[in-house]
Amino acid sequence: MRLIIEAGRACDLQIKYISVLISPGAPVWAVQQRIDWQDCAFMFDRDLLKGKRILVTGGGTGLGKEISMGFAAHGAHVFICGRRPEILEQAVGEIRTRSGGQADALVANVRDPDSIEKMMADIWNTGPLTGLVNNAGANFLAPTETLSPRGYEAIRSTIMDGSFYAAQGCGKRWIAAGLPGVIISNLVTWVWTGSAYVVPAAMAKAAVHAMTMSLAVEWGPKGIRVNAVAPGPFPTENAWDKLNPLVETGVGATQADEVPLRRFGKMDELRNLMIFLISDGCSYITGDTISIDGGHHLAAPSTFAGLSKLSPEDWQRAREAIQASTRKEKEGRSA
Ligand SMILES: CCCCCCCCCCC/C=C/C(=O)SCCNC(=O)CCNC(=O)[C@H](O)C(C)(C)COP(=O)(O)OP(=O)(O)OC[C@H]1O[C@@H](n2cnc3c(N)ncnc32)[C@H](O)[C@@H]1OP(=O)(O)O
Ligand SMILES: NC(=O)C1=CN([C@@H]2O[C@H](COP(=O)(O)OP(=O)(O)OC[C@H]3O[C@@H](n4cnc5c(N)ncnc54)[C@H](OP(=O)(O)O)[C@@H]3O)[C@@H](O)[C@H]2O)C=CC1
Repeated sequence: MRLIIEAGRACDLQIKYISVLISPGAPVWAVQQRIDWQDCAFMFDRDLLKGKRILVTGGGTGLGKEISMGFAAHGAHVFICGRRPEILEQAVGEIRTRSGGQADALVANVRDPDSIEKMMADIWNTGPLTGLVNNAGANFLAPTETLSPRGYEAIRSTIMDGSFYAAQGCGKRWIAAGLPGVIISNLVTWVWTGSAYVVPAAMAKAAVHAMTMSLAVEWGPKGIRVNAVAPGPFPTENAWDKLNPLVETGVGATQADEVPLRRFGKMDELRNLMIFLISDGCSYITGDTISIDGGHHLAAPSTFAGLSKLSPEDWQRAREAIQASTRKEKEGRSA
């Protein structure tokens, strides 16, 4: 099957069409990925993050890799971590080549506080970080009543414990040295809506949302800003494998037509928000969680959001039906 997809250039609105040859049933994430980095629109000064040293947990794949790419392309030295050395090395090579910037990888398991502490010590041996992105995540669809304690623990510890220990590892070093710092956590809009069938992830992300507000206040006087982003659907291989494994699971959260802007998010759009939040120009924003979801979480099932699919003819029929009801109701009036 030959599928034509559209890749927008944010700055000059030039639209380019890219043909992608895929086999029937090819995953959506595969055709949604940015294909040509050289085409990327830069809305910030290319030196905006010069001198910054930023750790992106889970930066070897998916959104973490794309965010790291954006930081490196704007002058930052990025550090990425994960549990798979080969994946990390490949990612570092790709980031260096595509962005022309600096990148290094460290193997670390964010579920393990000792592993995080060792990673922080190794990085600080070469100089302090200026920023941290808590991006590492774990998730899978499952009815809550079927989850084992180990299944729950795998998700909770990656998201909640990992974000806490990484934030604490940076924060204590910045405070001891009297240095400023920036922390951004990559959450999800479920921090406001919750979500069925991914309860441990929704709970853990909500906990990091609480950490964001709490630490912003506690560490604000020390010059440390703490914010978060809450993306809607940005197709990645892992997220779609875990959250849309079957044709039958292709509902709601992973469907572009459920998004008011009628499409998934683009990596450039997430990168631009992250670059802004981590930059010095964003110095008065702290404690906030900013959604980047095309309005998705506002189109909740408890609203009439689904009606946006009605045609003008449907609306006309609806109007006639409502007016017929009103006429009937009026017949019984005596005043
Ligand atoms: C409606 C609102 C709209 C919102 C719109 C947003 C739409 C998109 C939102 C996306 C949000 C976030 C997405 C993500 O985070 S995607 C990230 C996906 N990536 C990953 O998960 C990477 C890391 N993954 C892992 O490490 C593993 O996948 C895992 C999480 C499973 C943990 O790995 P571990 O090595 O510890 O795993 P084990 O295999 O030993 O399993 C541990 C226990 O978990 C149980 N398990 C595993 N899979 C399942 C399953 N599918 N169902 C039930 N239980 C499962 C496994 O059996 C182990 O338990 P037991 O030993 O007791 O059997
Ligand atoms: N894709 C989407 O639509 C959305 C994603 N998000 C969030 O964005 C983040 C990235 O998701 P996405 O890119 O889609 O998925 P990925 O699975 O590609 O990214 C998860 C990354 O986290 C790393 N990771 C997982 N567990 C650990 C661990 N114990 N220690 C260190 N690193 C770990 C993984 O590497 P490894 O397994 O090698 O350790 C992987 O690189 C997640 O936090 C997710 O919740 C939020 C909203 C929407």
